[in-house]
Amino acid sequence: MLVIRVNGLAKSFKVAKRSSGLTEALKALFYRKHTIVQALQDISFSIEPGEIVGYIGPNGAGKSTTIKVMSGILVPDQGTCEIMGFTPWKNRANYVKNIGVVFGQRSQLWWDVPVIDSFELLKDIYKVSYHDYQENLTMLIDLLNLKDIIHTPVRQLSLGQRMRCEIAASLIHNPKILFLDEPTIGLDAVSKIAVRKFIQDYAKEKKVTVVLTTHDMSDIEALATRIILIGKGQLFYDGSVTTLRESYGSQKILTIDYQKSNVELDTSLQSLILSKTEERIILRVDTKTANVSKIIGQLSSQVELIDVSIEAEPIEDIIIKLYKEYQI
Ligand SMILES: Nc1ncnc2c1ncn2[C@@H]1O[C@H](COP(=O)(O)OP(=O)(O)OP(=O)(O)O)[C@@H](O)[C@H]1O
Repeated sequence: MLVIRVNGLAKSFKVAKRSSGLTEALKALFYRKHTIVQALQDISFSIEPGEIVGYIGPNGAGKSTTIKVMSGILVPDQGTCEIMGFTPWKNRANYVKNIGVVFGQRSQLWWDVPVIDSFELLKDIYKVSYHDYQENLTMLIDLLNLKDIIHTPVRQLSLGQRMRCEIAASLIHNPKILFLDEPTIGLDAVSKIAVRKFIQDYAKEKKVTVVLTTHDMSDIEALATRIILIGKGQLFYDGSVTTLRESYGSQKILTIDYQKSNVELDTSLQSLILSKTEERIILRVDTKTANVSKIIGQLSSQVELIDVSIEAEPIEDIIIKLYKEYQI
């Protein structure tokens, strides 16, 4: 069963072209030139219930435009989009009861009123029963640690506090699908981890389907099981994180601690070195061309090993490879 089916989606924007200088500005009063920006061209994918999909791509790739189409805010020029049996931009009032949306760059809360008032308004807008609202609110306050801030006006909150409230607001009506557009943008490390943990636990507990756009690959690493990569409005990669790692992540980061030594490493290892001190060496090893255990053996014959750790290649590096491969 599929909850989201997107097929052949295309969306362009007409943008007024403005040249600099007074004469050009005067001319523009009578004759305005336009250019067409093709934000999406022929995007297709489908998503199963409970999946957490990282929808990624460089700046201007078309991620937010896709989320806006899927939320029913934008109408595409071409293509179809079916989400839980709805076409998002038709019958919007009924459709939005099924989705929660967070735009990290924009607030959906009323700026001058205490957070709890915004929650109550959303409860009325989505026609949530008093009982369901109370139950859900208690859980969200607890999980997102909102107790001390819900009576504060939104404009007085820090970005991290506001983001936790934004996420709670998007879930007041218990939606089955959650669209998160850069939910951790601008947050400090501790807040990012708190937000990620919440999303992970909540999605699992409530079996919510999540589409997440982010430039922070740690978000992807922590949350996504599948990646859809777009660039210049086109889809380039769609697959599980495991498959992506198997296909592109052959490199391992090998960290070796040893008794203080000024040893010169074999020349065969020199090119693998990322950093080296008298007590630690970090190597990047491509498992397609080199053997990790052989390297450890080689080193152990030269120095006295204390500790060895092998880490998978960071997802960020794999994504950079994809960006390069597809030239996006
Ligand atoms: N309302 C709009 N009017 C004109 N052009 C737009 C509009 N919205 C988006 N675009 C253009 O469409 C393209 C895709 O934009 P979009 O915001 O979807 O990208 P994105 O992948 O979310 O980028 P970012 O990572 O920078 O947020 C860009 O070239 C952008 O300038």
